[in-house]
Amino acid sequence: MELSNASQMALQAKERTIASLFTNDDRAKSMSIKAASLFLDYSKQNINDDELATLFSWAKEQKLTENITRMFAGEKINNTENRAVLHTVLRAPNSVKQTILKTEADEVIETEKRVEQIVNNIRSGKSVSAAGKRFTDVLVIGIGGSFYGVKVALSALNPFCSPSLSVHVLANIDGGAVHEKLAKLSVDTTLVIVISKTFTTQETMLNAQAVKQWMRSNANNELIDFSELMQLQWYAVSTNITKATEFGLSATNVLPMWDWVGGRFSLWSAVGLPLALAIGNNEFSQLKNGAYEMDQHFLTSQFEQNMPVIMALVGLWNRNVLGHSSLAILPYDHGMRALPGYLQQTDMESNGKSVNKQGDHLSCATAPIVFGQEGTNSQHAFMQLMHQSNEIIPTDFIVALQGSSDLKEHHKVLVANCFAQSEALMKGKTLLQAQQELIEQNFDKEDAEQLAPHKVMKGNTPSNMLLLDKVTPYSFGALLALYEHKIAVQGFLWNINSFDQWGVELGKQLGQQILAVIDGGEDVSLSSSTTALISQFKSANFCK
Ligand SMILES: O=P(O)(O)OC[C@H]1O[C@H](O)[C@H](O)[C@@H](O)[C@@H]1O
Repeated sequence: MELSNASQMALQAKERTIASLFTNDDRAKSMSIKAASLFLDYSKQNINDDELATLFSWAKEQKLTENITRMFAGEKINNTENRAVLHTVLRAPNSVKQTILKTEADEVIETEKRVEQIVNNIRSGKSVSAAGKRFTDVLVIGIGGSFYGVKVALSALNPFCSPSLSVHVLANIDGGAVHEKLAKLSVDTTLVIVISKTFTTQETMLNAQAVKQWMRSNANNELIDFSELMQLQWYAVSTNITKATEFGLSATNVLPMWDWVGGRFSLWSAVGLPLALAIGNNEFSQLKNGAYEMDQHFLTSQFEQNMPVIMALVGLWNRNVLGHSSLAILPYDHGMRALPGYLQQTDMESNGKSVNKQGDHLSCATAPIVFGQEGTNSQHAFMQLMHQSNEIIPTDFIVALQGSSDLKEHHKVLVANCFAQSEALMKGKTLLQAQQELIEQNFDKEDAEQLAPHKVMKGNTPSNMLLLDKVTPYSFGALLALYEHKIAVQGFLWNINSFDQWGVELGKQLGQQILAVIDGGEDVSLSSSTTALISQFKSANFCK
């Protein structure tokens, strides 16, 4: 990021307090914005109007509008994989699909209809298992982008999920996870959906094999033909029909994916099938409608009134001008507890890069370290560091005005805590205030002076406050699209490719190499540390 006067602006910003920027009541009003049922207050950021204006004009100079337009139009902006980035088209009306995708639109529309039909058939009991029973459970197998979207939406939209069809997600390659899931399930009432764009991902394939084996061993083999069971009880979402059919899936049960939909942006495709099964077709459409409205807001609004652009620029300001390396995501919402994990992938896998699109080394920092947890749990854990360490950690607070349960008192306390934390992070507590407080609590002057430094809170921590009226499929769809676009804008401005993820490859490759050594091979290229660890593992497992 090359802002000509960045260091001077940083100096100025670091010398002031955020609270001092509130010179009149207008700040909260002018630094807040509504879009697609969401409300963003960014007035507690350490930025003033002039600095924001500088960022807006800088973004214009960097051809941000052109980049956004190119993405929506389907240009191959993922240059290292020569792919378009068109998850937005999946939530657009059919006429837009036809304009952008041309002949491919037919397959996309047809797939949407297939999803709806499967959802209707399963939820109505028209489609039953090989044992003739109604499905009570869906087991989803997938990882990374083929997991986080489904997981976060299932949890956030839990009040909308059918009580008679439970959806479970299996991602990690850990026998413990497999046993934990399968212990709750019965072969006769479980539908399986394997989600894997490539259908080669090691974790997903091994988990799918284990589940298939479990079904084979536990089905009533005298009465049930296993290939019929696969036909009735297994679906997949993948670009790789060949691999899926080799695995044993019927080709008609493999719903397509397209190379122009990145895994971490794929919830809007047939990858959303498990979610649609849980919440129903109408609610799944609402999720897409909310995202579409955010897309339209993003595409058509001036930068000064554009929620994703504002969030992106404020994020760049924090990261590159003020030098803050992290971003805390704090949803004050039990349903949204999976959001920090989801955004870790969306943000860090997209923008965790250090070369630009041309392959030249970048001199500036890119994606922040994203972490978080649901409030108020985070207040009783890492927020101590946010209040009193030397680290300044910009924060996104997310909360719904109306709670999803009937426990109104709980919601009042939850919201009060959320607002209180944003205020406390901004204002902090000075030494003088701490001393004063202690004296008011009847400490004598000397004790008050000794204790006071321990009670100082640095304050000046910038935060966004994102409000949803209520967590609904519509507002949650808008929220996910908001973050998708914020991250894309940051990638455009850093001139990086946010849509590839080569960084995961080396670990996968070495994983295969190490597996070969565990299985008896030799590899002199491994470090002595790793070689010794492998020996330890082998003696614990194979030398008893
Ligand atoms: O959908 P799959 O092909 O199984 O890939 C699953 C995941 O694999 C890797 O971890 C990639 O980094 C992710 O972006 C991808 O979503």
